Amino acid sequence: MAQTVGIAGFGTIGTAVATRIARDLPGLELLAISAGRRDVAETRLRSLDLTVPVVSAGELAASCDIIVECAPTAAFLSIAEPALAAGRTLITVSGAAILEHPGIVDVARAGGGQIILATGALLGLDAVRAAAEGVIHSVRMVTRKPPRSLRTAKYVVENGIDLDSLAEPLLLFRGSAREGARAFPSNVNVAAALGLAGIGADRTELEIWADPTKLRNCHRIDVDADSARFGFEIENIPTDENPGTGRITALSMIAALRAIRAPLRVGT
Ligand SMILES: NC(=O)C1=CN([C@@H]2O[C@H](COP(=O)(O)OP(=O)(O)OC[C@H]3O[C@@H](n4cnc5c(N)ncnc54)[C@H](O)[C@@H]3O)[C@@H](O)[C@H]2O)C=CC1
Ligand SMILES: O=C([O-])CC(=O)C(=O)O
Repeated sequence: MAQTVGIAGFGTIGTAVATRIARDLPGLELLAISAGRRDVAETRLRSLDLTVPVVSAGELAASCDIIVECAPTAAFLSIAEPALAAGRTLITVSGAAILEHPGIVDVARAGGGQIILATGALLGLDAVRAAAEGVIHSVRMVTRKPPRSLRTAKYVVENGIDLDSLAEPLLLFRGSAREGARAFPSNVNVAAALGLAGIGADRTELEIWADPTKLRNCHRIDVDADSARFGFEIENIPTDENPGTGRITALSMIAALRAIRAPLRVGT
């Protein structure tokens, strides 16, 4: 029998995931979505030829086995709480929101639900999780994004930083992944996920650069552990709709969804 899926947040990621579930994820059925703006969502659903209702987060939690959360960080709790209290599986890439609301893990435990924080726009969380079973000495991440990917970042807007006339790379932030995720909640969910996978967000070191020489959202990670030393880099192609979000993020959620029903799972 098919498992039913609800999508909360019908923007850049949500639209890509919904389209793929409807066409190419056997064993999963898209049942409903919830959205910030019902009228916009209904128009988009029609243009994609998808006939599912737009419902509230509560109705999504009541009717769907799996909730794919792709809404802004501020909406995370209102979607995650009812879903997990009802024992649902919540797939998300909102690492920053989980750091801000750690109690959500207790809600999942009490309700019998599960949060799957998909790898999102990052790589190597499998190796970081494995290393964390031993002793990790340090984790360092450097993010470099083109100015257009950071223009709407909370920290940039609140501090009135003009990134449009940048002639050379500008260091916007240096500190812990926790502080970074708080200042840039829509831009370094990946740093939050890295912190959660490894030695915690407080000990994970982060730099964020606005770099006019870059066309892609780039992350460099270096890990030093008692089992291995490793480093890796990813250059994410920004989506047209929301340059802060790389194209691979939605694909990561689709891969996580496919794994739920797959007879063979590859990777931890
Ligand atoms: N971990 C990772 O690698 C990445 C994580 N993200 C995170 O994923 C989330 C979604 O990103 P995008 O699709 O690019 O954002 P987006 O801005 O394109 O879409 C978000 C959608 O959610 C809707 N929305 C607003 N309030 C809502 C509510 N209360 N309930 C349901 N929907 C609501 C908005 O109207 C919008 O359509 C963000 O939290 C972002 O920070 C984004 C990129 C990478
Ligand atoms: O971390 C994020 O939220 C998004 C990101 O860097 C990317 O898409 O490359």
